[in-house]
Amino acid sequence: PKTKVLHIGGIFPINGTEGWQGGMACQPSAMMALEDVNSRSDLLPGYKLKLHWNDSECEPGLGALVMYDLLYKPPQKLMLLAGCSTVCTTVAEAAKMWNLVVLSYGASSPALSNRQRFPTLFRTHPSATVHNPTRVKILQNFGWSRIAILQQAEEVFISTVEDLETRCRESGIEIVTRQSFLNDPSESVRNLRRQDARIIVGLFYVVAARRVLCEMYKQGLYGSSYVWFFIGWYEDNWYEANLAQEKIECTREQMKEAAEGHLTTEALNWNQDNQKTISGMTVEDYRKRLNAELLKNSHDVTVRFPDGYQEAPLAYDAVWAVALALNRTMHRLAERGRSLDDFTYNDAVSAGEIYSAMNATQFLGVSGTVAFSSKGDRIAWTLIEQMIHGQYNKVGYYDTQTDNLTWLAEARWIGGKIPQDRTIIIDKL
Ligand SMILES: CC1(C)CO[C@@H](CC(=O)O)CN1
Repeated sequence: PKTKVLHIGGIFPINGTEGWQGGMACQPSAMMALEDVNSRSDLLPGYKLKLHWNDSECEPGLGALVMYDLLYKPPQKLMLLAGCSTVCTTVAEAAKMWNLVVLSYGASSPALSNRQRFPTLFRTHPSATVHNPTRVKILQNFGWSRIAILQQAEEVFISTVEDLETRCRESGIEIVTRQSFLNDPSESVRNLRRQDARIIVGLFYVVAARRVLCEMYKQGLYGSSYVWFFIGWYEDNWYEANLAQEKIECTREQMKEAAEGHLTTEALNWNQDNQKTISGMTVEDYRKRLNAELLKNSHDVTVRFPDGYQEAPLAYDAVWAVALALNRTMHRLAERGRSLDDFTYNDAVSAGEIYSAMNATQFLGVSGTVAFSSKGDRIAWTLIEQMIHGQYNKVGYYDTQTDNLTWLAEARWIGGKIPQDRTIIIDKL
């Protein structure tokens, strides 16, 4: 029987107004995983896993307070789960003082891929740079070697663009211009026109994306001669939502026309095939359970998804990663005549065992295969879609590890011709 308890801390963004309040779906998802691992007699024999958590509202200051509260109040915690990038940056930087592994289910910032600053951080949420090898692969596939970049001036996009520039340089792809805007993209879009940009990679949050789309329409930077890459994790009808509230001067039809044919890349957070995962559930079994769970918290997903719905599998799998790592550590420590019961915040030996157990993680979860790079980044597949008549069509999957691009459908181009990456000057014969 599981009479003893292992304690972990959890920080979830739930009731804030700024940023990603993904804890709304991720906290219930994590609790489901806790229930599942605690019902397994082959996992953590003799121990129950208990999660002590609180709300960070995606605010780093509040997140730090929650962390100190979790760490200074007994019982001793063995690990921390964290969400937003801003909170995770604070928590992961401090956690090393307590030899604590931090596992983030919701942080996408490329800046977190840094073992000097965050020596004990692992993420089941992929870094935003996971899109870049996919973008390069698509560019090479269509023979585009001259591109432009349009980005919002936000840290996550700045560091993602730096990674994209490096990969483009390595692949012989010229970046003819890189435009950055804070809120109003009109001047940047004008500069794209001046540089005759045709293949444009866009990096911005969804509200800025609507402003860009309307500006593209107004300045005619769309249609058969242009290809836009947008981020794929906006909600499906993002291009026609909130136009009045956000004072977008284009109609739904104009937005839809400007959006026609654009490509998107996104990390796959939900396992794609219907295999049984480590919990015994298929991803569809998991979706049904999650939806029922959220309904209890008065989130009716048939009306709208709560924040974090897309990332909920990442939180579920994060708890499994913790349980599997602690399970492996228990057996390793027993060989050394030690036990997790003796873990204290200055017990570097056990911390080292927990770290190496987490580093060796590899299992099929509801979010797909869970494994980490040497920097603790989630290794993930990406999905490529194309907007056709206002709907996203799945076009392909890309696996960076094997450099394997699987096409599901042909990309479709207005007029049936693949757009060129530059104006072709036909010399007079
Ligand atoms: C795909 C997205 C929305 C990117 O931001 C993450 C939140 C963060 O990085 O702070 C959550 N998932």
